Amino acid sequence: MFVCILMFFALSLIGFCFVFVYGVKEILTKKPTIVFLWHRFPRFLFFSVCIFLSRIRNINGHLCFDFELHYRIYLVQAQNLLVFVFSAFCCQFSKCNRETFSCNLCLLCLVWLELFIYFLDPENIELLSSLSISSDQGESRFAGTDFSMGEAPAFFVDVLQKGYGNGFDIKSKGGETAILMGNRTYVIGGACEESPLSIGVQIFDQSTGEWIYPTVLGTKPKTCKGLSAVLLSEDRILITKNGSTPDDFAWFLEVDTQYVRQQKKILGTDVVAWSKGLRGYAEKPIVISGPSGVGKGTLISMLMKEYPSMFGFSVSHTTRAPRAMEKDGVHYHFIERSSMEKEIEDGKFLEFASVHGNLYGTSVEAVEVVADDGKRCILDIDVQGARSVRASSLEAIFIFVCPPSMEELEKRLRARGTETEEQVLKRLKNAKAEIEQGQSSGIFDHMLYNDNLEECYKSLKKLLGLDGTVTAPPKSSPKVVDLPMDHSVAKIDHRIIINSKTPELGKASTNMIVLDVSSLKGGAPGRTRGLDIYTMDSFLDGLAGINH
Ligand SMILES: Nc1ncnc2c1ncn2[C@@H]1O[C@H](COP(=O)(O)OP(=O)(O)OP(=O)(O)O)[C@@H](O)[C@H]1O
Ligand SMILES: Nc1nc2c(ncn2[C@@H]2O[C@H](COP(=O)(O)O)[C@@H](O)[C@H]2O)c(=O)[nH]1
Repeated sequence: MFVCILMFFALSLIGFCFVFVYGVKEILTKKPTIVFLWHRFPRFLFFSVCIFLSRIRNINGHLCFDFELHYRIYLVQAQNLLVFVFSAFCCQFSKCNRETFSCNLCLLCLVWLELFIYFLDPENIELLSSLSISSDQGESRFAGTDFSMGEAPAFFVDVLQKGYGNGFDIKSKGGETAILMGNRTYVIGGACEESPLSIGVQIFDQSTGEWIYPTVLGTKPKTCKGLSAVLLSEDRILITKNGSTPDDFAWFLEVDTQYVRQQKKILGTDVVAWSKGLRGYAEKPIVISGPSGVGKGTLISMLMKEYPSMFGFSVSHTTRAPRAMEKDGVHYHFIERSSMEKEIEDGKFLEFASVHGNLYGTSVEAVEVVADDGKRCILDIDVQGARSVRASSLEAIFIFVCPPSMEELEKRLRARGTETEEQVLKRLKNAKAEIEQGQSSGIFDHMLYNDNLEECYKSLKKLLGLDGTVTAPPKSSPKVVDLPMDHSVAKIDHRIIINSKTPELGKASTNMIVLDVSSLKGGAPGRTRGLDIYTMDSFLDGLAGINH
């Protein structure tokens, strides 16, 4: 674009020099004629009327002429004004055919003037930078745009087809891909500014012509060989990473889910959230609440000891001091209040609360780490925290543990010997309110009475369905998903079919991968569970069972 402008300037300059020399020669050698003035004057008048009209606004307050025409009329009028003045000057002071000369000269002057005026307005510079982005009835084409204004990196996307919901959708040339949703184009790929090893996200708002750099929540996927994007629904985009293992292959970029909308309100910025797609039947996280000393930690330890590969503990952050046996990063992430407040502000927490005078919170990462390990996450949090999680989009099972009596609770708390007398009294006082809320708030799906520990543990296992049910073995899945640059991605019902060759019915095609998104659960904050990824031999196989 800028090379073109430079060439244009250079050619204009050469032309201008040529006409100037020619014109001077004309002035010196030819005779003047007054007819020229009468010939030009009506045109001048006509454009003056146009300018007047362009200032008139319609009922909605918009100019009657659109922006482009409005500008053009000014410029043409300026051209005519120049021609007029210059011709008058020539008539007065020289003896030549001024029309040819002044016309040419002024036309060139005008081109210069036009560009000058045009670039005086910074909006036009931006407009120019996005000239190669055009939008036509939902179709958008990005073609090697060089964002020389330092606003955004170059990116390449071949085809962003109409109605992303179906058909062969997106091709990504290497590191970046884009997807259009309403007025916004989500450009996904390239390196993220604050963490260069992760995939970045930017939004181009076509209505304002501006780039938006959203707050990106959740663990970001690492950069990869190439990626494709498919619009799954109104609120999330499926990103598939080429050259990665199936466990890291599918990611969801949430752009308008309940969680994203909540975070937008809290943070007051544009927000998107990453959620990794997890394969197979993954159970909902478990939230366990109850007053301090009731035995939550004891029950959780028993569960994790008996089923070490099934459950993982969400390690909370807290501003309280560590107890003698507590290890940082194992029991809690012990953190300064100011740092925790900063992290809360940055949107890193799924929930947080002030409990017994200290801050406690579950980071999004704490939940994701457990899910990444293929385990079911257990959260030990207070009632306020449980309420926040309930209001979030994290689907979980909520269990409240009640003590047999306040006396027994006090006995257990004192017997534990971890709190000062002042702390014990504070915790007991808070326990009353917590028990009331736990029993009446409607937050909890299940109540457990921890009188006899063994009995209570049995009840916990029962409600978690730990009765030996075995999940179905997975279908054959690729070890590493490696696709050529020009692979195609199609969405048919709830399946995404990724094919390395142009699909032709009846012809066998290789390296076809199917992502079944029919039973997705969860999402940001946390992982998106229930994804199925498997390989197929032919396109016909892919269609089998899809026709409903
Ligand atoms: N059913 C029970 N009968 C008797 N003692 C119990 C029972 N359950 C737990 N305890 C004991 O009560 C004490 C408090 O238990 P635990 O630390 O698990 O409570 P908690 O709910 O996790 O407390 P906090 O919320 O303060 O972390 C421990 O010493 C534990 O051994
Ligand atoms: N809202 C949250 N509450 C939490 C979290 N981690 C623990 N807790 C609750 O705090 C009290 C006190 O715990 P203690 O370890 O100091 O005895 C207890 O009721 C926990 O359930 C959290 O991340 N968020």
